[in-house]
Amino acid sequence: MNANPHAACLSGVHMRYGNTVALRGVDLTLARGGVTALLGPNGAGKSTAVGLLLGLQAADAGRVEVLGGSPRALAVRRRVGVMLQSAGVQEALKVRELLALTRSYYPAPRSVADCVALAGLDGLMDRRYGQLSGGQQRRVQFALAICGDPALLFLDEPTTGLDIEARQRLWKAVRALVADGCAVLLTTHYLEEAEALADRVVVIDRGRVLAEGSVPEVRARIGQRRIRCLSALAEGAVQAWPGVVSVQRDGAWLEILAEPAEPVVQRLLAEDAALSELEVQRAGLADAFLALTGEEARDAARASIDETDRRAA
Ligand SMILES: Nc1ncnc2c1ncn2[C@@H]1O[C@H](COP(=O)(O)OP(=O)(O)OP(=O)(O)O)[C@@H](O)[C@H]1O
Repeated sequence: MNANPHAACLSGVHMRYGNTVALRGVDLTLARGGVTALLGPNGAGKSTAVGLLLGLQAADAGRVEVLGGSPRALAVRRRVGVMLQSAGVQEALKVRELLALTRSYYPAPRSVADCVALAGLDGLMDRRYGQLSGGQQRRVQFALAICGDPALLFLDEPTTGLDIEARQRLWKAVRALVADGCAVLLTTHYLEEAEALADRVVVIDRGRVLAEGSVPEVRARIGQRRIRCLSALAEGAVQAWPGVVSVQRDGAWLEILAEPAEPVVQRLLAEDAALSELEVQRAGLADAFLALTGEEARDAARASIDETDRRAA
């Protein structure tokens, strides 16, 4: 067992494609036995960061270390599992054959029975991959990613196309792997998935880390609260109140995002005597993500990036 507490890290990594700067001094650490969710809008640099950790490309500057070595070393690659969006699986092969083939690449693969149980492949082993549904193919891809018993697992949007039961099952399997010491890097646009699985969340945008910490820590980065109540007040009127970030009507329900929440709650109660079922919650990870990567954060980041670029020129 490697004494290094980290499964992988990027330190001060810069990466550009021609004139496009994809990463601007990114630090990212993946802990053993933990799930790190890498979140960011389109073009933020997530795939680039994953590509560097997989050794698919080399950084222009900075350090990339995976399982104590280079991501390109064979001994390291044999301990890494990957489930990407574009799977490139041979469609004509049966699931049983795909699993046998992929297991053969690894020195100490997980047992077939464990792979079947963790990925939920019961009844699929003798089917050809190309004839499976999208959700079934996703489960096979998960099995292929974990069959080498990886110490580090990359999951890119793992539950896209899965029904609720299959999604819960995959989450349970990921938790079991993590409890066993596996490190997981999850990239997802489902904030609910990051909330359910991740110990740590790293939000990147325009090649920079904007926020990182546990899910509660990242949520706490914004003071917004979600207010929900049964009220007939007009959304347009509420939208104009100080502190109101957004208002949505869902039938008889009014849903308000506010910061600070207290004056908005007082005004709601003052203006609608019939108001009922009032709930106030801390904003979710999705709200925090939108606030962090929203226009204001974007403008601030852009200004600081322009300044850095000016100094570098
Ligand atoms: N091969 C490439 N050639 C040129 N530019 C690239 C290349 N790959 C990525 N980029 C650019 O680098 C930046 C970061 O892209 P990246 O694919 O890492 O983002 P991402 O966060 O994974 O986005 P998405 O959520 O859309 O997949 C973007 O501006 C993108 O256009």
